[in-house]
Amino acid sequence: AWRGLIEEYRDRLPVSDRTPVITLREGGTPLLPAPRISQLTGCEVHLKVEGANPTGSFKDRGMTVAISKAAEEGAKAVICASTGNTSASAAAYAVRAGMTCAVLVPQGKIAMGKLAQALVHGARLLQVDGNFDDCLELARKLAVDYPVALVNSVNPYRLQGQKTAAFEIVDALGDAPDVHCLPVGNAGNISAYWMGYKEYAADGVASRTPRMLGFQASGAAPFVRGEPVPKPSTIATAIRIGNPASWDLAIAARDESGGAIDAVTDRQILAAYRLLAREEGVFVEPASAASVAGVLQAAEQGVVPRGSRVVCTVTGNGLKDPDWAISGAPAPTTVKVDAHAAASALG
Ligand SMILES: Cc1ncc(COP(=O)(O)O)c(/C=C/C(=O)C(=O)O)c1O
Repeated sequence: AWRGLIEEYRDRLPVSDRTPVITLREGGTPLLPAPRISQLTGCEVHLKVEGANPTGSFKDRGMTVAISKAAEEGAKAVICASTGNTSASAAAYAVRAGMTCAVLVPQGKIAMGKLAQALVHGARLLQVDGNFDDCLELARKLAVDYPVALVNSVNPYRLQGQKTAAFEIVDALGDAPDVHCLPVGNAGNISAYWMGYKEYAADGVASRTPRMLGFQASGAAPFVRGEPVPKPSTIATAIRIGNPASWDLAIAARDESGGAIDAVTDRQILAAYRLLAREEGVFVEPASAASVAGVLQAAEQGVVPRGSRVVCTVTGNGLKDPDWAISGAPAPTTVKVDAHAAASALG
């Protein structure tokens, strides 16, 4: 049975037998063929479905390592800034470790499902009157002045955990894909995937590394602009980030891999969001759909040649932010408890 990432990839993680293993059996997520997106792009597309992780996003990969290492170092409390998924994950793993957890989230810009998770796990929640970048600045200051471990992706243990997704993909496909597409916000994930693909190629487990194609929301695209965006804006609140913490690592991943970081509009994101749900049966949160909006755009532009092997990471579960599914859906039909009426209403 799947034992969680620290046990599954122990010899590739910065842990020893002195490291307590704080796990919710994260990882081992589906690598799902995407026949409809393959048809639309003329490529062989798989989805890495990270919404299947215990708290519903890829953040659990980094959190199992960061919280286990914090426990090893005797931390009694952890802190993080978050657009929602990092705080949801930190709150759950802190419970497993018997630690208190403080989270800083941008007031009014966090999806309800994520807020619910932080609250239900008993995290101390501070809604900051500012955006994510303000939250991260505050979290970094508090971690200096107080005895709390900072578990944002500036914490290298987070990226170490997140690189395991690349291992799982190579282990499942038998080699690295030609292209890997994923959403980019704080840019920890693109940096972590590149680390993992490079490590497997260096050890000869993979014969190649993929081109990394990151996608930002056009209203929150500092890498596309080439500078921080002071007022990021997008409906994809998870990637509503203007000053990415992993700037240099993400630029290295982009350039070393021969990839790119490009923008997709909110309209493209919502179209990909609906396509995933209506044609692939996969419910993701809006930010996650940026990777599929991106591959559709890149195939259209010829950036991804026909016949390429492509993996798109869809980073978070759609249940985190259900409003977008409801707003566009037809109104439900109310029927009496009458099979004939119900059948005719379905007709
Ligand atoms: C669903 C989802 N998709 C993509 C991203 C972008 O990953 P990074 O480029 O590594 O930041 C996030 C990031 C969320 C946070 O940064 C946070 O939770 O504070 C996310 O939740």
